[in-house]
Amino acid sequence: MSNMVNVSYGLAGVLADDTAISKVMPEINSLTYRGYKVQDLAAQCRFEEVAYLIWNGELPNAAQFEAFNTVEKKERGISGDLLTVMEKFNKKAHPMDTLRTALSFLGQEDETTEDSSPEGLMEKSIRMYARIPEIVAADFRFRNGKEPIAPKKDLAFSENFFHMCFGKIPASEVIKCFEISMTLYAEHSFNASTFTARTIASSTSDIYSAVTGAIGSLKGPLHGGANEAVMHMLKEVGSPEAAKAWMLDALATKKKIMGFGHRVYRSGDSRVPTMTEAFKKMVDVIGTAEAKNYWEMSRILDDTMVAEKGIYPNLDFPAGPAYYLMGFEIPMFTPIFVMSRITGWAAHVMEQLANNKLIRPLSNYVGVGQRQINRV
Ligand SMILES: CC(=O)SCCNC(=O)CCNC(=O)[C@H](O)C(C)(C)COP(=O)(O)OP(=O)(O)OC[C@H]1O[C@@H](n2cnc3c(N)ncnc32)[C@H](O)[C@@H]1OP(=O)(O)O
Ligand SMILES: O=C([O-])CC(=O)C(=O)O
Repeated sequence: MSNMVNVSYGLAGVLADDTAISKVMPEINSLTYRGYKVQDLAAQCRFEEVAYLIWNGELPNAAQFEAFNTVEKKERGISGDLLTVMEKFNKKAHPMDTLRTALSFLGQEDETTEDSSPEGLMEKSIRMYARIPEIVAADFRFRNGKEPIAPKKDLAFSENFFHMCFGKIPASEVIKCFEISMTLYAEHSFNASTFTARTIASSTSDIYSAVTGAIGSLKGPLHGGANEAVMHMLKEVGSPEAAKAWMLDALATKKKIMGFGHRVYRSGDSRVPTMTEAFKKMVDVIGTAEAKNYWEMSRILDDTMVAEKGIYPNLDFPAGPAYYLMGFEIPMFTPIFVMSRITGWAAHVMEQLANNKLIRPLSNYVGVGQRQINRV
C-alpha cells in the first residue's frame, strides 16, 4: 500500500529531543562528549574520568576523582542471592541474556529503585557501573565451571575486571587498549539502545527497567551484537589470503557484512581510527602469527568493502578482534560494551527525567479499513 503521508522508517533523520551529553558530527567524522573530542579523552583519560564527565558534565579534579572512585569501590560486591541465582543460569544462554536477567535482579533487590530524584539516579548509576563488570566476570567463570573471583577494592575499574575474569592483570598496553575501547563505547547520542532507555524512562518507570531494556536492544547484531559477529566473520574468513575473495563473494550474494555501515556516519565512524590503532598495538604486544593474521585479514576486508561499496567500518570492527586478543570469549564482547555504555544510558535517563515528555510517536495505519462484525 502506498503511503499518503511522510513516514520516517526507523526514525531515520528524526530529531527526537535535545541532548547536552554527546555530539555526533558525521559531516566531519567527529564525536565529542560534553564538548571534549573522544580521541583526546581516549588518549589522556582513565575510563573512570570519562564516566564522571558523562554524568557530571565536567572532568573531575583530583579530589572529585578520588571521591567518585571511593563510591564506586564501595558499591562493588554483588549479593550472595544474585550469585546463587547466577549459578543456576542456563550455561548455554547468551551472556547478554544472563546479564539482562542479572541487571533486572539488581532492580528488584534495591530498595531505592523507585527513587528517581537526581541524587537517587546518580547513586543507582554508580551502583550499576560498579556491579555490571562483576556480573559479566562471574557469569564467564560459572559457565566455565569455575568459582567467581571477588572484586578487589584496591584495583582500578579495568584492572579489577581482568582480575575478576582471569585472576591476573595483563600488561599495561593491554589495559590501555581496553580503556580506549571503554571510552569510545561509552556514549553515542540517540542510538537504538539509548533511545530504548529514554523511552522506558519517559513513562517515569525506574532506571533499572530502562537499563534492562537497553541491554536487550544492544544485544542485536545490527547494534552492539556486531562486535561478536565481526569476530565470527574473521574466524570464518580464516586467512589474509582468503579475505578478498570472501568479501567479494559475500557482497555478490548480498550478505550483510558485520562491523560495516552506520545509520549516522556515512563516510567513516569517528571512533574507528583510534580503535584501529589500539587494535594494532594489541597485535604487536601479542606478537603471534594468529594475531598478525587477524590484523592483515581485517585490513583486506576493510579495503575491499570501501573499494567495492564505499561502506566504512564502524567501531565494532576493530573492537571485536581487540577483545579476542585480550583473551575474552566471543559472547562476552557485547556484555563488555554494556560495562561502558551504562555511562551513556544512565546519563540519558537522567537527562530525560530532568525535562520529561512521554515518548509516544504516531503510526501510519495501513491495515484493513473499518468494518462491521458480521457473524454467520
Ligand atoms: C555500535 C553500533 O551499533 S555500530 C552498528 C553495528 N552494526 C553492524 O555492524 C551491522 C551491519 N550494518 C548494518 O546492518 C547497517 O549498516 C546499519 C544497521 C548499521 C545501518 O543501517 P541503515 O542506516 O538502516 O542503512 P541501510 O541498511 O539502509 O543501508 C544502506 C545501504 O547500504 C547497504 N549496507 C549498509 N550496511 C551494510 C553492510 N554492513 N553490509 C552490506 N551492505 C550494507 C544496505 O544494504 C543498503 O543498500 P541498498 O541501498 O542497496 O539497499
Ligand atoms: O549510534 C548508533 O546508531 C550506533 C553506535 O554507533 C553506537 O551506539 O555506538
